[in-house]
Amino acid sequence: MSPPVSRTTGNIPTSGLVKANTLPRRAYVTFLAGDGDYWKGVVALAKGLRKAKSVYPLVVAMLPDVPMDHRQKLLSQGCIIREIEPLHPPENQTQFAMAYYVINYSKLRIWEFVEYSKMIYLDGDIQVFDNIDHLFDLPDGHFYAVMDCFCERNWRNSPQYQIGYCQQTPEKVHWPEEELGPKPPLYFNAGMFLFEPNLSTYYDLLESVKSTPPTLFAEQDFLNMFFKDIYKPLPTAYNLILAMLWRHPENVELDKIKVVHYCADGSKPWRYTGEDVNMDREDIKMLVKKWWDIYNDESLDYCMIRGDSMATHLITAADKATPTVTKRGGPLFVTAPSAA
Ligand SMILES: O=c1ccn([C@@H]2O[C@H](COP(=O)(O)OP(=O)(O)O)[C@@H](O)[C@H]2O)c(=O)[nH]1
Ligand SMILES: OC[C@H]1O[C@H](O[C@@H]2[C@@H](O)[C@H](O)[C@@H](O)[C@H](O)[C@@H]2O)[C@H](O)[C@@H](O)[C@H]1O
Ligand SMILES: [Mn+2]
Repeated sequence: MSPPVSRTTGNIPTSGLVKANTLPRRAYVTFLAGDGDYWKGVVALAKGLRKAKSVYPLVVAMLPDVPMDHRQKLLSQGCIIREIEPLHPPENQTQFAMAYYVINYSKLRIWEFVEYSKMIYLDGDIQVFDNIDHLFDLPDGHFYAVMDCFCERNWRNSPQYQIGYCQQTPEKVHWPEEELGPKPPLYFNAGMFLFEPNLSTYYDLLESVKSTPPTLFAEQDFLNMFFKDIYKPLPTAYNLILAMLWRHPENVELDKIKVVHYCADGSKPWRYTGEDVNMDREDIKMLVKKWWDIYNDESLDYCMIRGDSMATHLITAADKATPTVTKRGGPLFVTAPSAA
């Protein structure tokens, strides 16, 4: 299914700034928590959207524990900061696939951002390499996202993984309805989705979280359950889960990929060493370098677009890694020089 060509960006001059009040109330939104290094992902995302000539702003739904210096770096890149309260699932003995997934429930606060009619949520470990503004013109009333893959080891506690079933290739291993009951509905990755902020939906979400026992993939499982009746799959081009490259290469046309999700173990570009499983692949090295080329491109800094150099010094040399391509198979980058 190819989304309609956008009416919106069709008549907006792609060069130069567009007066904010001439655009429908739409925005991209990401989520930032903690004092770790995910802020680098958000900076890269802001610069990537600028490079792709998106006409919409990037809002950052931010937990209170994000330190001031990280906030300043994001403000200097033109991000709109919206502080949110943490949201926790009910107490439960669930072992999440990753222990830190518990903070991801706080993502659900973005349904409260009703100053926007439509938003596209993007994880901080996602990069947008081509303009996807046209997605905002898709028909209202649905929840749009890309289908996930169940083949990675972090799915090992799921029935799908245990029988070798994946929705990406349903013909390979059929779902055994007689043993496991009806085939599960299509399941999306919650690292990227198009949604409509709405207070009554938000209050329903909050109520439902309170009574829904947490499961392996935390808020991603919850969102799949909550929106299963209005979920519409988007093509893989809009959220390439890196594992698709080695799990379902037949479903990936790399030159048509618009959005890359660096969610495979060891693939976060700002921590990349090239030593984790599959991380020495040439396509992974190319995608990580593409991310760093945008992150280090000072011509994409918000202030450079605006004409002043206020912000560049906020991202210090210690924040950058110097990409040096070593001999084949060696790590692609020297990690960031230790902070002076
Ligand atoms: O310490 C953290 C962990 C996660 N996140 C945010 O939560 C999202 C989901 O986590 P992650 O992308 O690591 O999950 P994955 O997609 O790799 O399962 C991240 O992209 C960030 O936007 C964050 O801000 N700080
Ligand atoms: O809190 C649960 C997270 O679940 C999802 O990540 C997973 C999922 O994609 C698996 O299918 C992959 O195998 C795995 O690598 C990846 O981390 C979302 O990307 C993230 O935003 C967040 O919702
Ligand atoms: Mn992610």
